[in-house]
Amino acid sequence: MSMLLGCIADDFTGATDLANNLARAGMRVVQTIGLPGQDTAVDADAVVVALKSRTVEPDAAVAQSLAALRWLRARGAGQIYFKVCSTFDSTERGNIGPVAEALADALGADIVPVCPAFPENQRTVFQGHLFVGDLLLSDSSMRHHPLTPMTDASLVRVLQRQCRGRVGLVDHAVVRRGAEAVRARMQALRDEGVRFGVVDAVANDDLMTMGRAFARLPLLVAGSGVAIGLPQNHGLVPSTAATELPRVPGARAIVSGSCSAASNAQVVDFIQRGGQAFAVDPLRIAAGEDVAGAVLAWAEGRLSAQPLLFYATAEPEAVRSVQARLGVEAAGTLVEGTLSAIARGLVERGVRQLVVAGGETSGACVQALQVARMRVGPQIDPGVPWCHAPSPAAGAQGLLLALKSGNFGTVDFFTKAFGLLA
Ligand SMILES: Nc1ncnc2c1ncn2[C@@H]1O[C@H](COP(=O)(O)OP(=O)(O)OP(=O)(O)O)[C@@H](O)[C@H]1O
Ligand SMILES: O=C(O)[C@@H](O)C(=O)CO
Repeated sequence: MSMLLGCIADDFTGATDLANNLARAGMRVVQTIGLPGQDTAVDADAVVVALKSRTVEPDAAVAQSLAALRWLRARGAGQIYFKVCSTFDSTERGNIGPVAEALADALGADIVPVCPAFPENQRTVFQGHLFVGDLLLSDSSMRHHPLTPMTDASLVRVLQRQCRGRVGLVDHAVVRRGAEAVRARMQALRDEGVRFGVVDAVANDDLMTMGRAFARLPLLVAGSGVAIGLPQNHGLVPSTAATELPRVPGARAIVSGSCSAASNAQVVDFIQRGGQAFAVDPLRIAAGEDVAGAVLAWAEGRLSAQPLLFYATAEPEAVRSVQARLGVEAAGTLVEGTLSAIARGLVERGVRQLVVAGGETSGACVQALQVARMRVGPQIDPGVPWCHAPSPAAGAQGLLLALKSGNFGTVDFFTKAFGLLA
């Protein structure tokens, strides 16, 4: 059977978020970490290729995404889904616009819907403006993001700054009238010479409408929300069949490099509940200290079923001060390098159930663990499932991994996640 949907995700937590929504809506999903080898065969309704392209140079993001597109099309992918962040994380230069435009060119797509809405996680789009809960994106904690601060809530404006093609709007009044009205509006935009249509969505019903409306379009640019409306086009229905994972006994740990508001609160909650934690200081890494070595020495003898937390997570002011001293990119790279060395060292010392918080951080950790593919299991919170992954560091049984997007999860996430495996 050929692949119904080929997905390209711009970060690793985003990829598991999408795989989770597709699996729950009834698709058999495989998630690959990076581009799989040319001879890799897959038997799935959807394949999600997880890239780490959100914050690299636009040219590199385009090249990686086009390579993923070629791989997916060579395996018969009927429709392409470019998964972006539900908070539209990007800079003035991209990478959402340049990648979307390159994919549209390659696919000959003349009108492309764009919708990051994920109402289950309080991300909604109205009149083309993105809301996080009851706040405009630009008033939310996303304005302080260390790598992609989001200071404009108008997605039409944000995307237009990143694209050559014109960007228009399919507003909620149209979406409410149903799939036929959405199709007609997209057609009208196309006739006006618009290439990208930002589509409003405030509830799951709107996403189901979009799913029907976009059944025949070659390319969608979306958060994970739109995915819930696509399996219905193939006669698939919601299912929990895909969520059984093998039991993998072993020690437990959490590695958090996310500085998002939710992760900050989750770190505080974990420590307040009496969890043991080690704070990683970026300035000590920059001074050349072997911070990963010190952390792993501390962990030795403490690893058990009681999870240990290792975090660089810090409040916006502390992050800004580190970035002012080290530079934004250098700070990110240093911290990611150390946290990923810690993750690998932990697994080599017996950790088999690992939560990683933060998209970039997850990308770095999963690469250090040489994970090539993951199987999606039960959902912990919307957008965050447990997954099973083979890794040379983990031996024959592999390990259980939960990759948490920065702002996802309830405040007790780090405790709750392991409760689900008990
Ligand atoms: N204390 C710190 N000071 C400066 N930079 C930090 C600090 N802690 C973490 N970082 C860096 O901040 C970035 C956080 O990005 P990451 O994608 O991991 O989290 P996030 O943005 O909250 O998650 P998501 O992308 O899933 O929303 C990483 O590059 C990380 O290395
Ligand atoms: O869409 C989201 O918010 C997440 O899947 C994500 O991409 C965060 O990095």
